[in-house]
Amino acid sequence: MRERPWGFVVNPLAGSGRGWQVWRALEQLLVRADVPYRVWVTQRPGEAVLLAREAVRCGVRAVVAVGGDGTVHEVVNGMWETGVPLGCLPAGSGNDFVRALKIPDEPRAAWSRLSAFRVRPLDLVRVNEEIVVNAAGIGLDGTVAAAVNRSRYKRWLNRMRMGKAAYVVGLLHVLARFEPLSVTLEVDGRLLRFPRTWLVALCNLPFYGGGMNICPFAQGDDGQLDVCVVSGIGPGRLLALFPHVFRGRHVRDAAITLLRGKEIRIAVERPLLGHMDGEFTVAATWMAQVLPRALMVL
Ligand SMILES: Nc1ncnc2c1ncn2[C@@H]1O[C@H](COP(=O)(O)OP(=O)(O)OP(=O)(O)O)[C@@H](O)[C@H]1O
Repeated sequence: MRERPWGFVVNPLAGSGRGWQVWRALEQLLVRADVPYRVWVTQRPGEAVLLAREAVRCGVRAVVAVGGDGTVHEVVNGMWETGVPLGCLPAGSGNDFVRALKIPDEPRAAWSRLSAFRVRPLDLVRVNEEIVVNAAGIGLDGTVAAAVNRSRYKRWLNRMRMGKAAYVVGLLHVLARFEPLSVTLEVDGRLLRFPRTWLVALCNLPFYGGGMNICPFAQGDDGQLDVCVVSGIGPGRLLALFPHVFRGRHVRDAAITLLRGKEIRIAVERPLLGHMDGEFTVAATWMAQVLPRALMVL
């Protein structure tokens, strides 16, 4: 009997067209190796949620997201409750999810890793009504995510294979306009107040924004959510601190508070831009709850 097919959900526009290139390269590999597969290609934003659901209905052995973190986010929201494993072939600008899982960037190497079919459990996080697989953030980082997603420079940088730099450009672009604000956090029932807060990052895995190691100690299977609050400094010190985030060295600074918990509630004084796996959204209250080992990943 022929084995169950692999299911691929492809965002052709991820990484400004890299999604399609990666898929074409992979498809040749699959055909040559006689690997059974089915493919669903997105035609609009948000569609990967439905296509992932459809793939599971068709009985695939795993759903592989071909795209960036936004595609992974949508695919997971479509299939996390089904018990079918998730795979990912990186083709986006940031690719922070695969960075944390140490999946190689090169499609052939990534496929060779996925096709070994070793699965491990990963925690997920419910943030308001959505499922987050990598990280969410509110404040400056949400505003940056929104600016980058709308920008032209993201496309240019992607074309030059410098997609990761888009978030750095985005930060410089947004910093001058962003007003820090008071934030109230409740971490497993413990109430904390932070004046003059730039951002609150909620991390299941350590990286976001194209390689920023914002919560270096986050582990995706520890049943806990790592939180990084940046507060109490001016824009100059924030800029000086920024280069250190790529190596996770920002955590030594007094402006950084690291917290950890299973249930986190954030209230802010005005509705604020935030992001969930790099896709932006607006809210004044954020409820985050860890769903321990809710997803199997390849
Ligand atoms: N066919 C499509 N046309 C337009 N937008 C799409 C289409 N398919 C998916 N999208 C949207 O593209 C957005 C970006 O996708 P994705 O995050 O995978 O790539 P990226 O932004 O290049 O990578 P990263 O998030 O890793 O920086 C998502 O918001 C998704 O909803």
